[in-house]
Amino acid sequence: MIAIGSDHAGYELKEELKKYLQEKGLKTKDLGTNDLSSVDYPDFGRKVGEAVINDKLDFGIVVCGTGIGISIAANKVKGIRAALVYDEETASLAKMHNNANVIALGGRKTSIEEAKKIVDAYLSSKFEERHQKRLDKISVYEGEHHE
Ligand SMILES: O=C(CO)[C@H](O)[C@H](O)[C@H](O)COP(=O)(O)O
Repeated sequence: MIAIGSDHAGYELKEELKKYLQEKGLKTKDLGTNDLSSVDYPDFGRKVGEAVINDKLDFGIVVCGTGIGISIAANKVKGIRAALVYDEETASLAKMHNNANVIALGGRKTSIEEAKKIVDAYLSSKFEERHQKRLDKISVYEGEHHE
């Protein structure tokens, strides 16, 4: 299952991506927002991050205006590696090198057609184990600063 969330600036793209994922036969858990009224992206970045970790979901997708703020917010959840992705290459590398468990997109920067290609690139990519030692360093550091 895929957790998906956005603020108002990412709402329309979130809805389109939710439909796209469902058409591909993938299950989604929509954590809001649920309309275009102004909300705060940290709330939704956190909700998606916590769902991925606590509910052991496959991964998360977060969308705000640029993808920047909501990726920062999601990364504050221990265990989350949220990557702002803006084309197919960054989406693939986010998985291959960073084992990103959340991808962030910009609703005001990325078209739905491009976003679909980005999600497909992420879905079709595989983590390269040789990078694990680097992720372990992040985990250690994260643990030090969350005690
Ligand atoms: O784009 C953003 C900065 O990271 C955020 O994602 C928000 O979507 C944006 O700040 C919302 O801006 P608004 O002017 O309040 O619509």
